[in-house]
Amino acid sequence: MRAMVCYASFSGNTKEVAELISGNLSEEGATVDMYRITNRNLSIPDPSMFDALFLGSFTWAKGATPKIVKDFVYQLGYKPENVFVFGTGDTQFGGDDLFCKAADKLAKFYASPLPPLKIEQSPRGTQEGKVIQWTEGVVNYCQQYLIK
Ligand SMILES: Cc1cc2nc3c(=O)[nH]c(=O)nc-3n(C[C@H](O)[C@H](O)[C@H](O)COP(=O)(O)O)c2cc1C
Repeated sequence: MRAMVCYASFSGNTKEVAELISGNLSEEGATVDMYRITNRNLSIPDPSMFDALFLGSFTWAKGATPKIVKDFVYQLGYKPENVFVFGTGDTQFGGDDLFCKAADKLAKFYASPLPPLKIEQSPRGTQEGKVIQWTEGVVNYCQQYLIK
């Protein structure tokens, strides 16, 4: 399985999730490339080169998708069918309604085959198991439906 993990992160939480996902994918035997989304995305990955595109984002003010992520989506220019979304957020900014709202919106936009992974701030500790379980779910899905 060839996987691309793209993520945006300001303070490091989403980067940690991306690294955990990447590590888990490698353990599952996948080939993994990572790409950090910034405000200067000069050369972005081509999703058609991968079996699965993992897209990670934090959530910004009042449930917003960060501008750098929206710009990245615009640059991609089309909706690949194999996008799996993960996000970090913080329930103190609007409770459950706005928690990881960007991940929800991106998963809906890309009609992601599986629900997005949502992590409260850092994935280290008790939430690490959640990341592993979700990643395994994606790998199983890809093996069953996407990889010919
Ligand atoms: C100004 C501000 C607004 C935020 N708004 C939300 C929000 O609406 N929903 C949410 O789930 N998290 C919100 N957060 C929390 C961040 O998404 C969370 O800290 C995230 O883990 C940061 O990711 P990063 O460390 O990868 O940059 C907000 C944080 C800040 C600083």
